[in-house]
Amino acid sequence: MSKNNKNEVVMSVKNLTKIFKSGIFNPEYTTAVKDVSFDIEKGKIISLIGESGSGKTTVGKLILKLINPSSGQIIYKGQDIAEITDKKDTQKYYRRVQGIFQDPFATFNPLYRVDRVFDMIFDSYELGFSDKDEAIRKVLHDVNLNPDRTLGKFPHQLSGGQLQRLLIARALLMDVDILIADELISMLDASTRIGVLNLLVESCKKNGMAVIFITHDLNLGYYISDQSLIMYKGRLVERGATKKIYENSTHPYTKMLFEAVPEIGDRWDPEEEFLPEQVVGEVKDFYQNNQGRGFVEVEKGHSVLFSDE
Ligand SMILES: Nc1ncnc2c1ncn2[C@@H]1O[C@H](COP(=O)(O)OP(=O)(O)OP(=O)(O)O)[C@@H](O)[C@H]1O
Repeated sequence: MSKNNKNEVVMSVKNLTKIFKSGIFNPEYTTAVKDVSFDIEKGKIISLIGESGSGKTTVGKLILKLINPSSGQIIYKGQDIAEITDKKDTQKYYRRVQGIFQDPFATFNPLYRVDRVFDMIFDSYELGFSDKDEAIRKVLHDVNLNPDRTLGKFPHQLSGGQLQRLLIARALLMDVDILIADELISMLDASTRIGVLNLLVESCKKNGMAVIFITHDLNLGYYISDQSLIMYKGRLVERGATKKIYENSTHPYTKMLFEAVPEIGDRWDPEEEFLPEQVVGEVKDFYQNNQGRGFVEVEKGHSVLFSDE
């Protein structure tokens, strides 16, 4: 039977806010994420889309418990993950919720061969494979890596894309519930890219893994995801089924994102160059004209932030 039960929520993010404080004597506060809510469903891919600094990575880090929220909750299997504090329970959480970040080199210890990634998970968890080596070789094949040319290598002997695929292999082997993929394929060349994306989609459908795909590339978001979350200045401004958002974008920031995507054959015209200040003004007017409306469902499965008070 397929593990991909329809609309089964595996995690709920509720009113999540993160305010960073930097400096001691003259502290500065940055609201990186403000009042963000969404559900993660089993076997679905959610794209988290927004410009640099909009808060996407911070959401990923909060889900991965790398930082603590200022307020709000992340509910996984009925429990607020803030309550997971002891080492054993934290390890159990990371058995099922994992992240792959933009720079895979940072994840690997340069002094150890990459095999150690697999040794560590087999040492730490009961994965239920009778033949460990066979399981590793199979999963490496699945991510298009030649086991004989990969295992035994040090991280610097592999490319960024190969290391990212190793991390995907690890997630597949562990049968994770949620994978946070932050700018996952930015290090891959065009020909590998599509393969990795397809692999992610397949794994979601086959194994019921949910993926949060963090990107600032609208086209990638459209290609890969079932749901899209559009972030602007720490706020979730549009949320819903990807197709609906793409066909009926409503928030001025989302509309701008679509206009900013160059089409094949377009020539650069400095007169039409996108001015961020213009969007800031448009968003301000939009909120002012819609005061008091807040976050509204405009059609089934598609919601928009009309005012940010
Ligand atoms: N540890 C930190 N201390 C202070 N401010 C931070 C910290 N981490 C992030 N920020 C700030 O929070 C905001 C959101 O950052 P975040 O990294 O989540 O954005 P992003 O959308 O992922 O951007 P990018 O696409 O460039 O990775 C930014 O203004 C950033 O400067």
